[in-house]
Amino acid sequence: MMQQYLKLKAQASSYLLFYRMGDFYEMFYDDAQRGAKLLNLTLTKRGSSNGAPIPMAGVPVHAMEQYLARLVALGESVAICEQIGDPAASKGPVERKIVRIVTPGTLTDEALLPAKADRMIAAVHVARHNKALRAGLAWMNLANGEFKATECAADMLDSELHRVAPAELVCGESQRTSAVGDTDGMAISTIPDWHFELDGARQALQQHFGVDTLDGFDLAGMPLATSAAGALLRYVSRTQSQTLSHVQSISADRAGAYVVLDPVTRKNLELTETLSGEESPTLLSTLDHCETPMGSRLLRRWLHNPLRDNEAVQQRQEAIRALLAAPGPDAGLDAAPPLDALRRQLNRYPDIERIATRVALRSVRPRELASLRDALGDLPSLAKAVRDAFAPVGKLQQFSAQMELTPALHTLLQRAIAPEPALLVRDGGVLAPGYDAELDELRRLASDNGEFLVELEARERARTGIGNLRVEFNRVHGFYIEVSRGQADKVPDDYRRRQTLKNAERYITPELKSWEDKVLSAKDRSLAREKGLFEELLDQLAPSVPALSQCAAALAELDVLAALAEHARQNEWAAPELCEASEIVIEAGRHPVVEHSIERFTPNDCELGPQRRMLLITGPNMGGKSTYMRQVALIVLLARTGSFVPAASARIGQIDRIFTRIGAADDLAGGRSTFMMEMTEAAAILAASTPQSLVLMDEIGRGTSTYDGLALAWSIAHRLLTHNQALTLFATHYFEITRLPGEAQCAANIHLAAAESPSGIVFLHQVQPGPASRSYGIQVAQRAGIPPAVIRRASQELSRLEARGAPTPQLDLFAAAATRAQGDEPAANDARPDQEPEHEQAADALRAELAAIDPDQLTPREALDALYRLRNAYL
Ligand SMILES: Nc1ncnc2c1ncn2[C@@H]1O[C@H](COP(=O)(O)OP(=O)(O)OP(=O)(O)O)[C@@H](O)[C@H]1O
Repeated sequence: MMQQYLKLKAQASSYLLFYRMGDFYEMFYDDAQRGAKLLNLTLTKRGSSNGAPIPMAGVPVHAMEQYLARLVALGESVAICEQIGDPAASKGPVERKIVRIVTPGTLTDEALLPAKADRMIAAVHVARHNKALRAGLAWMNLANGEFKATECAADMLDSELHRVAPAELVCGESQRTSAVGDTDGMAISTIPDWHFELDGARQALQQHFGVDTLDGFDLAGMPLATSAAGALLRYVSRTQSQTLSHVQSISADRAGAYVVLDPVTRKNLELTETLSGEESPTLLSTLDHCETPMGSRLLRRWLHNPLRDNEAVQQRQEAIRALLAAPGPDAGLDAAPPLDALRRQLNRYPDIERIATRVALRSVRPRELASLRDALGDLPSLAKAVRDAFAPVGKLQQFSAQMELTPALHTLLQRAIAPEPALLVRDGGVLAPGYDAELDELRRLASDNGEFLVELEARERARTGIGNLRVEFNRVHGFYIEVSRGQADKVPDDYRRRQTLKNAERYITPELKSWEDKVLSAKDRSLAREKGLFEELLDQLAPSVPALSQCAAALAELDVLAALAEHARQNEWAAPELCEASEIVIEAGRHPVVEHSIERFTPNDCELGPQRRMLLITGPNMGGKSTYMRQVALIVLLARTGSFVPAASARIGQIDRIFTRIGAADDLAGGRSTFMMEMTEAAAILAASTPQSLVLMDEIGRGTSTYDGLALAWSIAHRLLTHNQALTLFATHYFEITRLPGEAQCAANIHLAAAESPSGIVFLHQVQPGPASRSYGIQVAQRAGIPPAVIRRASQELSRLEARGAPTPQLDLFAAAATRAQGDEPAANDARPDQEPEHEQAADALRAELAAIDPDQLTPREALDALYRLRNAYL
């Protein structure tokens, strides 16, 4: 047996091998030690090898799923080896085979998958292409058959990986550490590098899709994505015992289709996870009024993939608008709004997306088919309701078409599946009576014992004259006739003793024995027949998988749109106007999540555009700066998702990326301090933001000394304004930076208002024009519970500093910078506002000044003056 084990273990390589032995899956050697530790199992021994005992640990077969779930959550992969031979017929160990490999990214079992989140598997391949370092990324959602690929510059890989957020990432052995960046939260699997070789990858894809060329899949010009897709397909195919017939196509995700969100931004905006890693309250948890798990999963995908194309977004918006429309004139007075009726109907649908996949993988459970049968019965009325209620809206019409499945499918399931089938096929009772005559007959034979036994008992009592004779059954001895010991001498000759008890004897007769054989074999045969018929049913269902997947996609999208409509209705959200210019105009905007957690949320406006690119936000701590910045970003993101937004009105233009530099968290594991993290993120923003990007910068520079921090903050703001020209919200406590709008036209100051009252500071949370007049740090500290003695001392210290002269050291610094910009020689000991060489700094200032001049608006005299001024200042 151990030889067989070792052979299979060699096939399983580094995966834990679950080796089936009767009612247990056993692990041996190192696997046993690792498994016992991870699962908290008792480590035992079995036999010995080279004189040393062989460690063994096992899990019971019936509890296997829960152990698998724990292992997969720990990032482990497991090869499952089953007995496939007949134990009675085999001489040596029963024949065994690895039937399935469970890895974190290739789960399809209902018990192992989270209902409301996808589990993707991705493969990545980084290489030089046309002299540039590029990355090919392919990903698959095995639970619904979605298969996609994309290609991007290597430095965009991080963003792309976090957009897809795979549970498992497959890469070539040589790329494990070098090419692939931040893989936080993803299990990494390596495969030989040659699996990514282009010709082989292409061949694997062509073979799977049964085509001679991949031209139809839009992968042209994406060799690295093709390599990754081929390697991924081979990897996933190996883990399943079935062909992946539900993976029917691959599509290219072209860069530029989505608003790019880097990993930090996804985290900071708390789209689907709070900063502390909780599932709620997040944007998703707030919006998720979906009635089906398919809808919840799609909504999550939408929030992580905001669209750039206005038309696609408008189609979603149009559908939401239609769902929100009042009932039609002929609906009657007490008719429920169509949206309510629709959501009530959707609530009845099971997870058809995953059921369809499990039909394809032949792992579907009988009860899933029963729920599919019931859903298919309801579908025509849902399709009709959608068609009738929302007739003119293209998208909704398309859904109703996708929901129209052939009635034959429903009829088949109705005929085949019992009204309330058993959990497992092996228990029987899954197929409906009347589906198969032979099965009905075997079932009748197997269960029709009551009458015969009563009749036999009466007959034998009469024949023997034993009044308390009984005919009974138990699992060990089968059927028997029981007679009390005192009456045993009355039994006839054809009684054969089966068992002797203390007070009774048990017998069998030839008649009872032959009847028993018939019944028991009928039971076995009926179970075998049922299993065969179930397999045949799966064959018949297989061709319907694509139609079922399409129908599931329509239901999921309808569900998401209905959930977004419901949220918009409950919270008075408005449809944003979408435009091509890169601008953001929000009137009375709210934070979609925070508005639910406090009693009275103060709405605020925001205006950013080509003429107003940067808002410098000041105000006291706790004044609402971060909330305001995040709400602007979330409104933009929601608008680009197709949702309505929490505002009285909004106009949202083209945005290519959203960047955030918010909050400070040490990346101790990554060996980066708070300040280092802050600067790394700022560097990325300076390197990549464009005039179409939205940038949120919260208190940049606070992680170092005041001089350095202020100098950096100033310089970064300046650069963003004059060079990147991104739409920027820049919150700061450095008042000196509020002078920036005086120097550059496209910046403006706003502040969050606060007032002092006798009982302390009052936060108004209202955005007002201009810079804040003071910071109220001491008052906020007082509210936070700093001891009065400390507060008194701080107030004295503040008065002393203020009495020493109004300008703070930082103001001196910028006074110097400003003077120098006007042509004075800098004093030898002047601190410099940033680290750039002086000529670059002057060039930046010149650029800013030039940008502020609109030649079309100048008179000849003003133009001449401007020229003299610039000449004096910069020569
Ligand atoms: N518009 C608003 N209306 C009502 N309450 C608000 C509003 N904005 C923020 N708040 C409340 O004020 C609290 C503080 O907000 P926020 O964290 O945005 O302040 P902040 O100015 O960024 O503070 P700090 O500078 O200390 O980071 C929030 O937790 C929220 O409860």
